[in-house]
Amino acid sequence: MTSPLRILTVFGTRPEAIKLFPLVHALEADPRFDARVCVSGQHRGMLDQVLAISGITPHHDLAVMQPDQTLDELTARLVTGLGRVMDAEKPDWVVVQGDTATAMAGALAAYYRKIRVAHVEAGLRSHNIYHPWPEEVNRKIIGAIAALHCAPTTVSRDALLAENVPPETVHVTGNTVIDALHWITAKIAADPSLAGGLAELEARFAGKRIIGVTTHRRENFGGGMEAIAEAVRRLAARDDVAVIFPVHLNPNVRAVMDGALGGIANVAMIEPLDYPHFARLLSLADLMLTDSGGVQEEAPALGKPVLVMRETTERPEGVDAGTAKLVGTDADVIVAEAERLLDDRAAYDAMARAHNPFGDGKSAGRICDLLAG
Ligand SMILES: CC(=O)N[C@@H]1[C@@H](OP(=O)(O)OP(=O)(O)OC[C@H]2O[C@@H](n3ccc(=O)[nH]c3=O)[C@H](O)[C@@H]2O)O[C@H](CO)[C@@H](O)[C@@H]1O
Repeated sequence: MTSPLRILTVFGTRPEAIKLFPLVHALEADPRFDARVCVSGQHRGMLDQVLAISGITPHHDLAVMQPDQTLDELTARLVTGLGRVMDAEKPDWVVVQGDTATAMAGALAAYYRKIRVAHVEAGLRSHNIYHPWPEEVNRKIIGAIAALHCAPTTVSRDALLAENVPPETVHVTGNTVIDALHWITAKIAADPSLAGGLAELEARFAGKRIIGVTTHRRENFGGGMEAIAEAVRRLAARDDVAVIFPVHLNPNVRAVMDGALGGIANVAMIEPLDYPHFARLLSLADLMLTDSGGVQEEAPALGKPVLVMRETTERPEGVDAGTAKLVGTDADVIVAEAERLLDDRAAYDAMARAHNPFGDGKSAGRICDLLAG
């Protein structure tokens, strides 16, 4: 028997951890592989929560974050740290996800050692290198290096083919975020206490239409955040509406929201939720207002309309399928679009019923087969 392929999965932030734990589970369960995991610790607390719930104990933890470190320092620390891990592990493949500094540095360190790179969630493009910055260039660098591109949809596959990526290396696998959502939903069904922390809010807001809000994107800092706060304040003035808003830890988000929304009875500003509680919020919400990438993919899988508070999205599939709508960061537009969904049943049903283009929950298995060749 040939020895199992050694796969080193590298990640460092909450979104990467959510989107990679289903693949790590699948690799661990598959005798074709020897699954190894390295985390960079780019998002410390939020990363560790996902590791705990998904039962993953990394073999390596670089703890790269330092106070006030520049992007240069972070990148240098990541490339050297991840390179050292690769020298020790000697993997057959390095797996990275998405577009973070960790993913880009992991791909680069692997390339320097001529180790094959598999890119999960490949081919997302906004076609603007400063929106989102620096993620758009991170993904392009990874795209130039990877030997296997796992594109979530045909749109992302086509973006890679348009960049002359060799077609035989590009495969449509679906997005592993749907695998993750199915897994956590089943886990909560087996043990509801995992997501029991919202019970008090559920009771307080019984009978109201719940709007879930998240916002954290850098390009919305400043005026965008103020407009989002204003829109939430106006929507919450309705008697039939309650807002549940896990507020990102970034002070650019927190200071604005505390000032504008503090003390409003039907706005619950709460701490960031762990993943089971966030899945619970998605299932409670009538609609989501967000600038998050992952939420644009998850909410449609549960039939929840999403209003995307950004000017552009690298996930046009949801907009094309009718499950998401780009509303930008103009308070009048956000309020008008949210009220249309609240007041026009047909408009709501059209978005809530739309088909979810991001996957069927079986992406991790497909990626394992591709890695095994
Ligand atoms: C440009 C762009 O689109 N970049 C994306 C962005 O990722 P994102 O926008 O998806 O990140 P978040 O909004 O943090 O959501 C992540 C998941 O976290 C869960 N969640 C959320 C709130 C909460 O209170 N508790 C939770 O558990 C929820 O399931 C959600 O899907 O940045 C990443 C690099 O940081 C990129 O790699 C990624 O491409």
